[in-house]
Amino acid sequence: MPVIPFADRFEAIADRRSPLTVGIDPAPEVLKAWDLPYNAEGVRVFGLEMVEAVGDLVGVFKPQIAFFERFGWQGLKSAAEVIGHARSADALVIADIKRMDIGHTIEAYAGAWIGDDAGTPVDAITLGAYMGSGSLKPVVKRAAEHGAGLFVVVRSSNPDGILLQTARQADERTVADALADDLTAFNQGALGKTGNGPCGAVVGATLDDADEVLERLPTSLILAPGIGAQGATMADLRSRFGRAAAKRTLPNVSRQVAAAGPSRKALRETVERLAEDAFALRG
Ligand SMILES: O=C(O)c1cc(=O)[nH]c(=O)n1[C@@H]1O[C@H](COP(=O)(O)O)[C@@H](O)[C@H]1O
Repeated sequence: MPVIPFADRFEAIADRRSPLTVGIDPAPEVLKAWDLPYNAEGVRVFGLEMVEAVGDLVGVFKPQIAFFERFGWQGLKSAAEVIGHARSADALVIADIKRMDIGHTIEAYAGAWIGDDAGTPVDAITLGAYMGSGSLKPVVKRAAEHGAGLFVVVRSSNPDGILLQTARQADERTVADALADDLTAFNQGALGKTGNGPCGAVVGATLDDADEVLERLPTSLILAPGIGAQGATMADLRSRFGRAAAKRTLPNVSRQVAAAGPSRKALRETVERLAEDAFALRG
């Protein structure tokens, strides 16, 4: 079977459904509100219910693996089941793992999630770059070979990230700008039909100075968390990111969606509304 790059698969599902990325974040307070136990079974039921309720409306799910890993191997087994269920609903899955490390170690992380022989195959993963963008090369290679997507944190949605990410290097570029340039260079050899490559970036929807870094990411999909619980709105994305970047953006909403549950009807209404707003970003 030919490998279809993540960016092309995203384009197709975003057109058919919406670019909205629904986070599956079974945090303790969320499970409590859903009257579910805070254990591996609770996170399993929460994830499966989310997919059952809105799986046909959503183009992308982003399970936050931390909330599953919290319960050891049983939690990870639950994550694998939820991921399988989401993929069988024809949605793409981004495993939010935010890993980073050197050569053969990051290669093992990549092997855990990317490719048909992966421990838990998904469509994309999130990464950190504090060990240098060069340390990500083995994952970039594996992602390109298997048509997977990568979302590297470039400008995070939390205020704590600003000092580090906007620090200036000796060449006057900010750390975030330099990382963005590297991701664009990594994408060069592997652009899909859409013109986008495997290296996407995380840029928070909460930022009002994101435009400069986005200009340096012309071939990247942008994962934008921060909508809802962190204060940003879908409309902010259009004004803050600009038209060109907004078209390539996956707006992520986690707690705001979960807060509508466990009623399937309320979940669907919330997701339908958000999906419509997210779809408008493509216009
Ligand atoms: O990589 C991420 O998804 C991420 C990056 C970032 O800068 N900020 C951020 O909030 N996230 C994740 O996005 C989700 C946001 O959740 P809500 O604030 O509930 O919508 C969580 O799973 C976070 O871990």
